[in-house]
This record gives sequence, structure tokens and C-alpha cells, in this order.
Amino acid sequence: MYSACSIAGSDSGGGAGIQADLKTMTLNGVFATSAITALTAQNTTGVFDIMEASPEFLTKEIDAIFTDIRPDAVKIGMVSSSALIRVISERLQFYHAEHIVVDPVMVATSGAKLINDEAIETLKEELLPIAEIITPNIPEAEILSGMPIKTADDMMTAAKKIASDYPCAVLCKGGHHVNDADDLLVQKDSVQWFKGRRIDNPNTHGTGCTLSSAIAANLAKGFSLTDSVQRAKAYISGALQAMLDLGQGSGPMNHAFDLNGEFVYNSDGKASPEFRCAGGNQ
Ligand SMILES: Nc1ncnc2c1ncn2[C@@H]1O[C@H](COP(=O)(O)OP(=O)(O)O)[C@@H](O)[C@H]1O
Ligand SMILES: Cc1ncc(COP(=O)(O)O)c(N)n1
Repeated sequence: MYSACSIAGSDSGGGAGIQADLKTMTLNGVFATSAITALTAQNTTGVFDIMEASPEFLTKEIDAIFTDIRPDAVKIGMVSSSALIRVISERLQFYHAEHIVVDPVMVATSGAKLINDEAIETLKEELLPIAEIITPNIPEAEILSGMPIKTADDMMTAAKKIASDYPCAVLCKGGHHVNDADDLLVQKDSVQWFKGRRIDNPNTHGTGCTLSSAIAANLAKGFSLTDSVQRAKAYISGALQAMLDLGQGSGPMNHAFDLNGEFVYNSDGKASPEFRCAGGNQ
């Protein structure tokens, strides 16, 4: 069976971070492992505290995973300090990790800062050069490109700038646009919009984590980057459409929705109806 690893923070509220990643990877048909960079005391209304893993401990987590169940793809989410970013970069290069998806998590939906200012520079220096794709939302793309983004044309200019500054593809997510939720993928030789109707659901906690984990899961299964983004976009749209209403703030998505078992696979990589997820919309 294919496997993907999430290197990210834990969200005690279950909507974002490691918890979203493990659900997404599982429902996209790969085995999920995780190296936790920080514990957050968090729910749908906010982040109340953060306890970082030590660089030594994170090293041991990554070593434990790579020396036993080698991931076919890696997703990196919240990493709050430069020291932890350096550990991740060094270990992933040591193991020649493939298909690295970087979600440059900076600020939570609830407004809490999840990365130190100086670590943003380290992320640019250490993680973007080893990523196959990075998935900034609009505020993150503004920081990485150094320009404001107000229109679809701005999105295009900023994503192209990031893609020319770093050797990775860039998926600029349009969730923060007021109109449609269209995402833009810029690769070295191509530019492609992934159109998404804006779903009227205020519960968007964990959308970025979910999208990047679904991309990693599909890369792990051998899909091309473009197909992986396409499948991940379908997954996130399904999970948002299947509306959950939990908690008092911006709640989590519903991963237990049914897309006819399309993304649940057995160990041969074949669709496996007996493992179909039949959560529906409740
Ligand atoms: N209301 C919505 N309707 C449809 N898709 C959405 C909605 N909000 C976010 N998305 C999608 O969810 C994914 C994550 O986007 P975004 O919310 O911008 O990221 P982040 O969680 O990092 O802020 C993108 O594919 C985006 O288009
Ligand atoms: C541990 C962790 N990782 C990532 C996010 C970002 O997710 P969102 O932007 O949906 O709040 C989060 N809130 N918590």
C-alpha cells in the first residue's frame, strides 16, 4: 500500500493540522504516518496555546518513519520555528524524500499566528527549494511574492513570481477571494486554473491542510501533479459541500462523504467497495 507522511502541528479540535491530514490521506486511499511539529490547544474559535516539539524529538520522529515505512510523498504543514524547519529540510534531503508538498501555514482561520517572522525566511531558504509544489493561500502568496493580491490577474502575477524565484510549482488557492473559489497552478511550462464554485459554508477550518494532504496522497499513488491537484480539488469541494456544523466558530469539514468510493483503494491500488465510506451528510 502507498503511504504519505504529514509533518505538521496537532489541532486538538480535530479540524486542521495532523488530524485533518490523517483523515484526508486515509480517505484518499494511502496509509498515513505523522511527525508532529507542535501541539496546539485549539478549537473552532481559536488557538489558546502552542507547545513545540524539540528539534531533537522531531528528528527522531522523522527517522522512525523513514527507516520503517518510507513515505511515497510528504506533506509539510505548520512549522513555527527556524530550528524545526532546518531539521525537516536536512532529514528529508538525507532520505531523498520524494513528492514534497509544502503548505506554508502562517495564520490560522481564527487569526492566530502559527509561524515566527524569522521562520518565514527560513521556510523560503530551506523548504521551497526541496518542494515539488507549494500551496499558499492569498495572504501567504502576498508574503512570498511581496505584492498585494486583489484580483485574478494579481494572483497570476504573484504565483508566476514565486514559481520563477523557486524551483517548485505553485498552487495559489482562491479560498480567500470573495467570488469563486478558483485555484491557480503555475508550473514551469504551464498555467492552469482549477475552477471551484464558492460553497456557502462558513465552516472552512482546515481547508488548506486538507487540500495539501489530498495532493500528497494522490502524488503518493503515482498521479501526475496536475491530476493530483484536480483530485484534491474534487475532494475538498465534496468535504465542504457535505456541510458539518460543529463548534461555535469556523468549524471543520465533513471527510465522511461519499464519492462512490472513488478514492478508497485496497492494497493493489484498486477501488475497494467494501471499504467505501458511507458517511453521507449527517
Ligand atoms: N467557500 C468555499 N467554497 C469552495 N471552495 C473553497 C471555499 N473556501 C475554500 N475553498 C477551497 O479550499 C481550498 C483551501 O483554500 P483556502 O481556504 O484559500 O486555504 P487556507 O485554508 O490555507 O486559507 C482551496 O481549494 C479553495 O479554493
Ligand atoms: C495545527 C494547525 N495547522 C494548520 C492550521 C491552519 O488551518 P486553518 O487555516 O484552516 O486554520 C491550524 N489552524 N492548526
